[in-house]
Amino acid sequence: MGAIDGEQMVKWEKMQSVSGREEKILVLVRLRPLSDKEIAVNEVADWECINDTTILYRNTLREGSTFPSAYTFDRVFQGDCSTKQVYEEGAKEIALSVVSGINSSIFAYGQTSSGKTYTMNGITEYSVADIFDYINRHEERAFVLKFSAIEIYNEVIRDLLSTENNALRLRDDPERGTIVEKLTEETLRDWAHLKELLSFCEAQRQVGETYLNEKSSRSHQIIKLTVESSAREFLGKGNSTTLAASVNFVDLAGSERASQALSAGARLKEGCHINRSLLTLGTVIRKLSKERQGHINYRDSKLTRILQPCLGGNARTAIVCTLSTARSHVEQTRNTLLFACCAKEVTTKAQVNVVMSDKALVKHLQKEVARLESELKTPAHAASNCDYPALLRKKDLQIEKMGKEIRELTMQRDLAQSRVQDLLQMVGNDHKSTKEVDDAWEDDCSVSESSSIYGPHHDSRFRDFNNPHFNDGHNGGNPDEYCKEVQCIETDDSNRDNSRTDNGILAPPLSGEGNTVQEMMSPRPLHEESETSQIQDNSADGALEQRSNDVQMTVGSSTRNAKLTRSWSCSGNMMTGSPERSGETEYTPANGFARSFLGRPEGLRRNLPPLVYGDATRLSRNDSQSSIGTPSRDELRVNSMRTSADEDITSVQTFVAGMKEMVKLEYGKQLVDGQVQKNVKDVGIGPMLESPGTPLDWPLQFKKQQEEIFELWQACRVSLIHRTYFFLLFTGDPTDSIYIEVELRRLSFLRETFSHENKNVKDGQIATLSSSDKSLCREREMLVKLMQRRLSEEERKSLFKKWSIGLNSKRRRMQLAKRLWSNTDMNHIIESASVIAKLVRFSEQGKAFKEMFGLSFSTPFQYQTRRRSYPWKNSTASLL
Ligand SMILES: Nc1ncnc2c1ncn2[C@@H]1O[C@H](COP(=O)(O)OP(=O)(O)OP(=O)(O)O)[C@@H](O)[C@H]1O
Repeated sequence: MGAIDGEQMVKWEKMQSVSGREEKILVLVRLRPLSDKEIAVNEVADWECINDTTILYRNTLREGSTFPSAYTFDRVFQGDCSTKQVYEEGAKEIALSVVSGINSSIFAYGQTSSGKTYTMNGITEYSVADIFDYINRHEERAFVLKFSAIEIYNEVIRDLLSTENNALRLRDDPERGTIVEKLTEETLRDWAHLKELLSFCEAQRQVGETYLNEKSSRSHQIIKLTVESSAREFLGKGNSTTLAASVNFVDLAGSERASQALSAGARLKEGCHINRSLLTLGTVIRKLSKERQGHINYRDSKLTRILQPCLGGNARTAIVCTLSTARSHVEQTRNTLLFACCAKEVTTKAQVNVVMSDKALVKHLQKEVARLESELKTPAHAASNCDYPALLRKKDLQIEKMGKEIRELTMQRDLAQSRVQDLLQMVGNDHKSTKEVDDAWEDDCSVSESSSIYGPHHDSRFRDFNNPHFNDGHNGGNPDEYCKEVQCIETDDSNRDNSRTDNGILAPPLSGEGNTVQEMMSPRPLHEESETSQIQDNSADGALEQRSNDVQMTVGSSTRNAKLTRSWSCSGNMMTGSPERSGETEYTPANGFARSFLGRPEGLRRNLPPLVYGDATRLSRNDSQSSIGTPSRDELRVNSMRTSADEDITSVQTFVAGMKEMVKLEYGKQLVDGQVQKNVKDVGIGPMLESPGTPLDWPLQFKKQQEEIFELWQACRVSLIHRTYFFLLFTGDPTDSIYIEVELRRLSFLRETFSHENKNVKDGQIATLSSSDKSLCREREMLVKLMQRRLSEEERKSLFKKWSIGLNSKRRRMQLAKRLWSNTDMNHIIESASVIAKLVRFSEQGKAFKEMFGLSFSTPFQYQTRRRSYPWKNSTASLL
């Protein structure tokens, strides 16, 4: 290369030391102080930096959280830090690598309105100012700066330096990688020119007003500055070398929850695209954080395709994660932190990029030939440099690993195929319904769009880890496997904690006062949605917010908000003796509200088999609680530790997988995979999921349908744990309608089947009424064991009292187990669900699952889809 002065030499050497070496992505976290709007509604800041590298969640009321309260990163910046400080102490070193021929990228990632644009605008300007400064101080080198800018808006790439609104295409260049075709590139003259270009881009960029941000960037923006430099001394002599590298300033659009951003129409569509590409980015980051081998789905979005080199390739990368400290954004903040935790495990391997002139290249090649020749002349030396046995061992290991993967995939494929065959057999000649499903598939334009983004390898039909009935003994019950395709971040936790606050993962406590549980279980009209979240935001003591987050999960915790608790006062005069036949008991919790089951039509009381999950029914727990420090990878997944008594417990994950599977089967093949389904639903692009829509009289309808479900559960001898999960998860949010409907159809189909004395066959076993009763008995026995194991003596005594079970009577635990879910009275159900939730640790597994993987079941309330009616047909077998 050309002449380099002393300072340049030092930098060059430093860069050489970085060059070609693996280096972790630098992760910076910046907190945004509460905005005036947030202060005006008495919002509380829950996060703070306790030192330069650690951020702490300080809402001490959140007891029982399985999440760490402290996270450590390369650098964290408190709300009052200036952007200059963030730049100087964080991003600068990475950004300025570009002058030494090393590609670099600075990203801003975070929820909408958390300060990404605010941060990136500053960092871009400070970086370019420093680059100019560097150029001025290095007159011996000739620099050329080229500026280009694109935005990715709704998956369309636009040139921000062009007034034409043309969509640009991506092309794969064998040498340069993915490039944007026909992109304008301006040679930067000076600072004024830069400012002019930046304002031009700003004016061109898609910005829109949302509830959370008056000027919300609705697109991902990538500003690219290419710096080329050559030593003047050698210029024009034919043997010069040029350093050429680019720095990308990436201002990502913010992840958002449709419910929080209150988006609709165009905003909603944008939100979907934003979340979808962020989802792919998250998946890429998560996979890279685990291992770099194997397929990384860069090509699933334009964003990741363009950014591929920055995410594990030839670039130094810094990510600034911006966070809102507001309590109402705690889940989004957590998602951002989880993304950040994954990102800090990702390594890149930047190299100095030298462009040689022909003459220099010839020289270089001659040297290389000479070196190789000398190596050949001294074979011993060459051999010692090349450890062939080690290489062979490595290759062997790789082959072995690949073989294992192929075997696993083959097994999964075979299982899936045999299952498809089973289902086809069940469907039989039902052409009509098949056609309806096909129609739905074809009608749904979003599906094809999504298919192009999420390629065929995402087809969950042949890789359905989620389906409990697909358990092949390898991945069943392992939440990490189970959540393989679920984000380590969730781009959109959707309506769950606002619109679904009431029905989120709620486990009513065992003691306390008040009847809020009932309130929480009742459906809310559509128009109350935003009001409710507003009220929560206003709750200075965080009580309601807690309800939507953690405390609602911490069943049995004495320190939780009193609003969550309800009275268990039982009169003690109802329970005498124990029922002989399961499913026929009429026990009502002793505080009354007894409503006889006898008034129901006879047909509803038929004895039908309970739902029995497959081998994958396992309880997963996350017992690990880190208080300080970043979560380890193990902590980032739901721990799959089990005890023997847990063996038969259906985990929330399995339950959710079952529900998803049912919805998938019921609503055809529109869903590309569970991951897409979840996120697309969350942000509100309905056509991907042909949901039945939400009727205007939803609250009433929900109540009615819920009652029907209660009856059918009873009649069909459905598993008590299934009932509990369903009851706690789907409590009347408008977005629950699809699940309610699917459950109803499934149960009606079951009842119908049994009323005609048909039998359901699963895995060669015939499910009959007595087999269902036996399953229910087994489930009760398991609950009895859990009562012994998971409840203290005091808790047990208190329960026996409340359920009017004599403290000296025999088999008290079994008596209690038999009373649970023994009638359809709402109060009885709430209390039964509370007990079972406590026993199966619903709160822990539900919360861990929900928060870690951003689980959301909801469809957007804003989106009213057409209602389709498909006869319930082929899902039944999977549930028996
Ligand atoms: N660190 C900060 N200090 C003070 N104000 C801030 C800070 N960060 C952001 N803001 C203000 O918060 C508002 C939202 O910031 P900004 O538009 O940068 O968010 P964003 O994350 O880019 O949002 P979106 O994803 O919706 O585009 C702006 O008014 C901005 O001035």
